[in-house]
Amino acid sequence: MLEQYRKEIDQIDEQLVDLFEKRMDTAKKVGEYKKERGLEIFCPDREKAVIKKRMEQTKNPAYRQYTAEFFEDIMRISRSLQAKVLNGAQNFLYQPADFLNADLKVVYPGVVGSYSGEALNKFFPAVKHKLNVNTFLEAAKLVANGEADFGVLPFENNSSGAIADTLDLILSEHLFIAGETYVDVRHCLLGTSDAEMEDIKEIYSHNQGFVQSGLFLSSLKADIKCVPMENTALAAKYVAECGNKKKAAIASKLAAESYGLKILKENIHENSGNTTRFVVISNKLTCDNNCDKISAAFTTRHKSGALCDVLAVFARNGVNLMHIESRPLKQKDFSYMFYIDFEGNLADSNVADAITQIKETGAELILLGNYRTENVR
Ligand SMILES: O=C(O)C(=O)C[C@]1(C(=O)O)C=C[C@@H](O)C=C1
Repeated sequence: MLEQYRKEIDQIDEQLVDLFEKRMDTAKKVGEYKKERGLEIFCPDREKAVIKKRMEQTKNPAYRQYTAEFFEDIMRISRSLQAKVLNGAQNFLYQPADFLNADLKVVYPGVVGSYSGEALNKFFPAVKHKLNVNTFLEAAKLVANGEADFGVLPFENNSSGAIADTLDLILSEHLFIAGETYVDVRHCLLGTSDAEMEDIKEIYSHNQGFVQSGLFLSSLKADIKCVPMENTALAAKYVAECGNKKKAAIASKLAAESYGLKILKENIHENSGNTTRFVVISNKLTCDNNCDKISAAFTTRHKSGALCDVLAVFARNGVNLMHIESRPLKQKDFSYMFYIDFEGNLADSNVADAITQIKETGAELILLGNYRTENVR
């Protein structure tokens, strides 16, 4: 009996494929027509009308919803073919990033001994012009207005997660990610040369230093005050300048050496492999053949399944999604945008298709960069 049913299904499928091919040929022609006239591929009103008509045609009411799903899928496939037609003419002519030029000006937040400074030295070992500023915002502004060619900012940490300020600045200053590098973050408690652990009443650091050293801090006496500063090395510098043995900083060994501070306790971070990913920011979208990681941000339409539609595009096109993060949209209460990292190069056809198809779902996508992955370890 099963054999018989399968024979029947095979015969129906044979007819379906003939009709499917015919439909695809026509959809391709529509794609060419739209390309010539610069028309949008996605036509939601037409799709709604197609689905409505075909649901009405469906005799068995129990199948109507399936008819709708069937045509949703068919038209998604049809849009994908049309996107290929369009992308054939599209050239991703991004400039390669020039990291080797010794005359580059690169900015980092903090002072000598900051982890951002370490990241800069790792990514740009030969660069002569290093600018340092107090805040992430100042660094981002210098890159945005072209006074610095690149900037180096912390982006995420493997214990405390995303460093939201950097992502928000990349978006608000219309910057791009041109590279990444990872730095081992080994926090120490630093005091003046005459200080002992029991003298400490105030600890200065960047908020990340406190978060990443949470267990150590909770083991200390309750009356110790934690004072956030713009940067860990700035905190070390401040403690050295005050010369007060009651004050300590959470910062690196390099900061201790740079400001003549004593290491009161080494390795106070919770995660023994504490690592921060830094991004190299630029005011241009750059790309070359070696770039294999893409960062982007998107917002979806407010309807059920909208996020799922975007994520399905990655699966359908065989694009590996490596990271997703949501951030509140400042201009709209309790609305979110999603930050993503995925594998690929902007010149890859599956990546180009995925980008087009994401836009077709109604999502707004901003490309934030295509760069070379650095292996963490
Ligand atoms: O009618 C169109 O404009 C088409 O491009 C064809 C088609 C379809 O496959 O039926 C594909 C994409 C559009 O979103 C709507 C319909």
